[in-house]
Amino acid sequence: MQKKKIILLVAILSVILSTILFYDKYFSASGFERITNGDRFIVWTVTTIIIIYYLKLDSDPQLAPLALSSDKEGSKKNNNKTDISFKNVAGLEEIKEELKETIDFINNSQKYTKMGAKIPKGILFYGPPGTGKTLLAKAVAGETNSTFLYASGSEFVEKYVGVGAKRVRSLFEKAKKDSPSIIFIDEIDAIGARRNLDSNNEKDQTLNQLLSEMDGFNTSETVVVIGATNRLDLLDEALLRPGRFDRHIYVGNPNINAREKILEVHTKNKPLHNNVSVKELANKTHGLSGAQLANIANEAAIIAVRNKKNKIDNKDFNQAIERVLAGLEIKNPSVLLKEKKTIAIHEAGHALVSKILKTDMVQKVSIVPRGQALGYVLKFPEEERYLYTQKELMGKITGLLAGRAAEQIIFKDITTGAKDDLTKATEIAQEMVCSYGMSTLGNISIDEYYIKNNYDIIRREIKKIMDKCFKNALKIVEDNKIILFQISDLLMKQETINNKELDKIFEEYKTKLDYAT
Ligand SMILES: Nc1ncnc2c1ncn2[C@@H]1O[C@H](COP(=O)(O)OP(=O)(O)OP(=O)(O)O)[C@@H](O)[C@H]1O
Ligand SMILES: [Zn+2]
Repeated sequence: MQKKKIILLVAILSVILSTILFYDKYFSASGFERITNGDRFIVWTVTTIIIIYYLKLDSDPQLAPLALSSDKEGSKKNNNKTDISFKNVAGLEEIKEELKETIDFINNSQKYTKMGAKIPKGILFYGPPGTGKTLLAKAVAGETNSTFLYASGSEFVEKYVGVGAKRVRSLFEKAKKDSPSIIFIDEIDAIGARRNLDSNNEKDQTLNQLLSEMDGFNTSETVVVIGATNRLDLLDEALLRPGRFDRHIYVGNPNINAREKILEVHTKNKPLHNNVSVKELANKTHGLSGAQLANIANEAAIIAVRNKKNKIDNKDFNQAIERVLAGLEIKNPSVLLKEKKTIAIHEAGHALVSKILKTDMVQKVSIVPRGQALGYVLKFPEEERYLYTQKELMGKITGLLAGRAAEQIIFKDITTGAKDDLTKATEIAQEMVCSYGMSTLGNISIDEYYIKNNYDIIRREIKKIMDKCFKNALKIVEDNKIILFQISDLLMKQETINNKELDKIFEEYKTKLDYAT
């Protein structure tokens, strides 16, 4: 940066100097007789060369200052510092909470190194596009006043063929020099995909360089690498190992409260008509990402300008939402709303039964789409278990079938939403029959060959288990409809429910929770 400024200054001075000389020749009475055409020619030539060099410096990716080229948000101050903080990140409270520790590590690294603790080196954000992964990484840099270095995985392999590894090296050199630093590698799957998937020498070298850099730096330099990907499943195991990207944080689409906050952030500096309700807008934008919400706020402003209004009103927002939804080929919002209700009942069914049977510790229930799933019940990671009782396995299957059971009872119809549940439940039931000797076939283990040739017998056993569990799920849902509705109503309102809120619902309706499986 500094070098560029000096060159620019010299070029400007040269231009001024040659202009003065030009005027002197013609207008000065005494005249600078010694100044000839030759002198002027030299000054002009030098100026031109300097300007060309300066322009080249700016456009040549290898010479351009590292990590500045593709910075999305133009709000860095100087020297790769960013003024984005957690204030700019709306919603995502749990993630911010989780990142506080890392921030403390960076801000008070001595406290940790004194104790012999190593600062975590790598954090991986994964999740759908536009959910604020880049924004979060910048905010971590802003909160710690760290240098923020942006790199994108795809640019290592596309734009810089032959220099990927070299660029990784210089990226880390710069990070160490300007420590504390955050290196943000967007689309890390472009270099970090499993190595046997598609062998590409350039990519492998870049990845190897990244791995050895991450292993290399010691405790005196505070460098944290944050990677982002939409596809965690594609990444090479080596990248995820302890000491590398060992912290994985899911950044999903926002729920209704988060959407409201994001919309607030993006309409803060816009003149809104008083018929605009941000809460209402959040309600209409189920399933959209933060980036799409930001886009809606911007579109609405553009539409208002086009219609020569001096405030953005509700109509402008509705048009903007329609435009963004149409662009995404999402069905119209009223269909979305009907599906939302079905999904809420389905997920409430899972949560209700899992909790009553105490099969899994429910951490969170959500109807915000995640990957292929339209909703999900998140369970606390179980401590490592080697033994399951028959009753527990039956309970797991019952919990899996409870989504469908709830649909059946409330809507008297079933949907395709249970596809994954059925697959998982059937898998467990088959294991019970064939591996664990937990069916009427008795205490035997059945091999693949037998299964293939006698699948009818096996299927009958699987069906017996599934039917028994489904019947039980139906009964539990039927008996506890009030709680089911409590859960689904809260899901419709908040889109996500945590375990505390779930406990509260159960406590209010202290029912006898004793069912035989
Ligand atoms: N939680 C949020 N709060 C405020 N703005 C947000 C939030 N999430 C997304 N945005 C807006 O969306 C834009 C894009 O987000 P960002 O680039 O961080 O997404 P990303 O997850 O990195 O996406 P990608 O996977 O496509 O790189 C941000 O610059 C911001 O304007
Ligand atoms: Zn389900």
